[in-house]
Amino acid sequence: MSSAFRLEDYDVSPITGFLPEQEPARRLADSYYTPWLVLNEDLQALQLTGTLRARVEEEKGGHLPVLSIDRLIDERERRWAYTILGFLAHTYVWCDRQHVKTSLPAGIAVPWVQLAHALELQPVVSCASVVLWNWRKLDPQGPLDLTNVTSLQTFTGSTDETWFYLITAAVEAHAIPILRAIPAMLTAIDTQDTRAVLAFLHEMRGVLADLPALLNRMYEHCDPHMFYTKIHAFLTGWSNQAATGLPHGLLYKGVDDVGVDPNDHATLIARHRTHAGGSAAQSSIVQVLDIVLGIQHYPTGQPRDQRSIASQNDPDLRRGNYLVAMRAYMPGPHRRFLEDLGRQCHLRAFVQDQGAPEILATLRRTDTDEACLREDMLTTYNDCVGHVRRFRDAHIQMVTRYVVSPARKSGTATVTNSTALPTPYSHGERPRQNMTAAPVASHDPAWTPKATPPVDSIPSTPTEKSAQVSPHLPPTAGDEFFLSVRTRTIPTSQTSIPSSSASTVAPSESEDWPVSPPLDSPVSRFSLSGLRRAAATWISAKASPTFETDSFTLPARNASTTTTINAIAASTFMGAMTPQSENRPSSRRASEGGETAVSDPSSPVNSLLVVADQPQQQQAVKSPAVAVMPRTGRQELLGSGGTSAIKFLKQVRDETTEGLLH
Ligand code: HEM
Repeated sequence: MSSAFRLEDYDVSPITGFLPEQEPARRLADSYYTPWLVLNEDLQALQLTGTLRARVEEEKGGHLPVLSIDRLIDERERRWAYTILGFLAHTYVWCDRQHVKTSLPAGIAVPWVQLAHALELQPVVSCASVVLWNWRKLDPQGPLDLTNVTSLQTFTGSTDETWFYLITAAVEAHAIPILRAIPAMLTAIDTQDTRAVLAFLHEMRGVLADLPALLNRMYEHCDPHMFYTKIHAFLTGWSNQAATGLPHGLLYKGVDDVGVDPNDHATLIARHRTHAGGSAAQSSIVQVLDIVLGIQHYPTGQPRDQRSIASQNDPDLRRGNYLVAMRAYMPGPHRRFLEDLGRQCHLRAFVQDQGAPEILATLRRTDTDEACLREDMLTTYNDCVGHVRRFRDAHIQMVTRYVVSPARKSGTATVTNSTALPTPYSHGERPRQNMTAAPVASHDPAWTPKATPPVDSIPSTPTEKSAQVSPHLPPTAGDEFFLSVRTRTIPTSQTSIPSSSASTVAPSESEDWPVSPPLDSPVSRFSLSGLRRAAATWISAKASPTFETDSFTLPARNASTTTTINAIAASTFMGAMTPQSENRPSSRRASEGGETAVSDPSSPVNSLLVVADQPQQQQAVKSPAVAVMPRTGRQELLGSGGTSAIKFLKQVRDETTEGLLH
């Protein structure tokens, strides 16, 4: 029986849903925590003055002590501490994009990891920290809606960022009547109470009908340019961030380096964490809608037949579901809510059974009222699915406007859907989603959307089509490339050496490219040296690349630059990886700048992924596996100028449409 399903068991309130019933804490009672609060208070000022890092880094004369979390008095305080440490951490890492920090000081890392553990979250900024636990009412006696709330903290201090968080919170809050009605709906299904299920669906339809308009209120106060250039940069996590300077992720000092010899780079690199950053994809409510309606989502980027096979049989094929992966970034109780609801909710099956054509045909002859009721249930169910689809359509348009279009304007859009970059939308396990319905409480007027202009009438919204950029624009002088190298092992049978130095085969999106092995391992050092040496030769004497640990920038010089780089990567790769080839000795020595490295034929690493920043062009090259990729601001969000996000979102939208019952 599902009747035992209780919202309060999952820290879900019938009044405020996934938002806490009590306003989030704004201070921490014990003055012991003053060092955190002071930094939090001055977060934007410290950014502007460029002094934030100096304030927390001992080596720069600052000091942020490692504080114990034991003096936080309750869950509210723990949440607030987690939130402000998140703002502090992401500001610390990203405030200077030219010199991104690759590790977090212990004063931030240690308590943040402990708090994340206690709250069953990841130590990274999440929707919970910036939305659920980051608001206050302006008038304490007033309503909890967009007329009376603001955010407690932002990275930028802008109204745009506040609005971004508040609209996300408003979407959460708007669907509270659905949450409230779920337990009774589950009971109604158990007891085969068709009328109660229908009442639930009517209520749900009423709520969902307003959702796209509410989402579109984003346009009122959140400027796309501001979002693209400033806000998302801080929300970025450390997964898939080779191009932004974190090829291995982030090292949490005082946590992950404890007991490791500081010179043991291999171990230290292996200890780096890779967490996705904050995204409204971590909002639980939209997943609730999918679960309630029984909308199935599949691993991203696989052919349709593969995906449906994946849904039934092979657990390995089920990997790659980004939406499920995002649950790890939701508070533990909310995650469990989704999981348990997925197990207990059979709404779709109920509607389907009750509305089966043969049953309806019989009922139309024997019991017209019952037939009408069931037809109404079927129609209302489909209306609900249709509204979720409309919400996703509006959201895709929004992502086009806030990500794809600014990326294109700023010249960072690179295109083709055949991106070789493994998208972030390919993690985790596919959820088991079934369904269920119920008597419904009256619709909460709080958070109700105001009338907004239709999104089509908003000027300068690009169509998705127009946002596509030609994949073959030549680079121009002054373009910069940023290369980083990742390696992996692929079966020897697939590593045919190309005859030309630059073939163009995109590795499939689902391919997994783990972070590089340590830079001081023979193969990668050889490869990097080879890249450097070859770059100097190939790009000509005028180029003066500046080399960093595992990346370097090259001024683009002519239209063949990308091909040249592919060739460099390919030849270096071949030089390093094919010691048996006819021109090469079995163990090849390369010398550069006094440094000698030896390729290791026994190394399991046999492939390179080269990530390149190049504004207008993306090419993927396998040689056997060398890919030239674009650099973007935020890989999770902006992979290929947002086009991989759009591709993912369209798949999710189309899967929603597949939920319609016929
Ligand atoms: C400026 C506004 C927004 C932008 C640019 C944006 C961007 C994105 C992007 C790029 C993704 C792909 C996944 C990822 O990168 O994490 C995504 C997913 C998602 N976003 Fe947004 N988003 C915006 C507003 C919102 C709002 C207000 C909500 C409301 C809850 C929302 C809910 C979702 C959901 C649920 C997903 C997962 C995909 C799905 O279920 O359809 N987004 N968003």
